[in-house]
Amino acid sequence: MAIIQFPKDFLWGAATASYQVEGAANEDGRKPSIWDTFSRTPGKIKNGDHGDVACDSYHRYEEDIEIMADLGINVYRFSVAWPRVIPDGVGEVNERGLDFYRRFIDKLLDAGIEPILTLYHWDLPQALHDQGGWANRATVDAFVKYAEVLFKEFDGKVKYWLTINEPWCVSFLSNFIGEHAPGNRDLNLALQISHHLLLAHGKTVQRFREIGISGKIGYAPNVEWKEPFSNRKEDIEASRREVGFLLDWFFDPVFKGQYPKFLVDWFNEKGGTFEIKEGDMEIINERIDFLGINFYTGSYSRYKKGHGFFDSENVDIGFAKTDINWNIFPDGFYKVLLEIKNKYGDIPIVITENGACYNNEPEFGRVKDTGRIKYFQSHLASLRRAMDSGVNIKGYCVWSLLDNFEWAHGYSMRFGIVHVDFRTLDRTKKDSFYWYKQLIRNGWYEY
Ligand SMILES: N=NNCCOCCOc1ccc(-c2cn(C[C@@H]3NC[C@@H](O)[C@H]3O)nn2)cc1
Repeated sequence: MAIIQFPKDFLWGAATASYQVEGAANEDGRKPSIWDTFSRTPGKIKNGDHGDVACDSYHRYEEDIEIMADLGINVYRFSVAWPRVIPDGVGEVNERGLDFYRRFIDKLLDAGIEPILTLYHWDLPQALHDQGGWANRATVDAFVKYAEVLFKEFDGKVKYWLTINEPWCVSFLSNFIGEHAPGNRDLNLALQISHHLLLAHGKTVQRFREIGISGKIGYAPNVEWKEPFSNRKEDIEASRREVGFLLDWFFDPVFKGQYPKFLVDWFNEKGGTFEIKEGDMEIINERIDFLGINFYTGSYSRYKKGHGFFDSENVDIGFAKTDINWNIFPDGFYKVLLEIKNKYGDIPIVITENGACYNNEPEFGRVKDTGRIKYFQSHLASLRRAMDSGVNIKGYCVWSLLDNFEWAHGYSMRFGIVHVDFRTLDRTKKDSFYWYKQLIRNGWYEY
């Protein structure tokens, strides 16, 4: 057994997102988002689930913050619902919506917990989508104006800001693969949206600096690791394309001011094009203060001509899997973090999401989610290994504090360290909650 130890000033947190936990979908002036619409589209969400009630965190936030205080976290990552603050996407601010976040943030600070505020975690106001959504370049400026409302409201209270959560999911998963809202399957649309998201990110960071907001700002891309199945050139290149789809495409513009040529060429060969206006790349290349990283899984990958979008296929070498059927690949966590350091330098990193789906139910008031504890043990050991290899990791947020609405899976897939009974909304701290609480208190664990 080894002792895995973390620095005394390490940021220990948990994460959620507005549409996944808040509920109160039609209360206090909130208007529909694209996820309200998508959830109501037959066949899109498991069991026809939706976020009308979710975990009811809109009303139960004080109880949730008590749970956080008991856990002992020093940061809490959440997102603000744009359709609660500016219900039409542009124009009038909804004071009742803003007031919820005032109360919420003050309660967090009273509990000694620093907010990590995500400006966009997928709940685009439907009214903006009706005008073209992220495919419409005007949405970029609408986002900057929305962000400015929150910057000015919470300057001095919020120290950590994230612009866009998982731009790959917002662009390609939602508009090319089609699994998430709004469910399009159009390569050119997805490419243009990926560019507008990055532009919105860059413009928002510039505005943050122009108006002199205190604190630090970044974004939170999701990454996966794809290990080449062999050292054949074609397998290495196929794996690189798969990794680059999530990594290089969303990191090169921010850190290098250009899109990765090998992927631009690949998209072009498939007929994929999008418009970049003069000055866009300089805006996107605006320096960020820290980088959020969301990691869950990966696989081995090899070349297979004509297969999939990248002439590649995943090879199942027998990984253990979580209940959502994702590979458990802690070495992949280490490898992708080293790749980020080697390609993009010494940017301070906060793991803004890492966790596992296990659907254990309470038995006599206890949830024995041993699989989730093992997942945390293996992935935090990889994180420590990456830190020992020079990766500048400043903190870690588990996904998620609560079981919640897991998008296309609805409530059928549970990622929380706290169980939620979605009939009664009762919360039950799982064994993994107590394991994490002990880790935070000690700063180390045995593995
Ligand atoms: N990679 N290529 N895939 C090609 C085939 O795609 C099929 C489906 O793909 C994906 C990829 C990634 C995800 C995903 C989900 N979460 C969990 C949420 N993160 C933000 C927070 O809200 C959590 O709920 N993170 N990532 C889902 C589906």
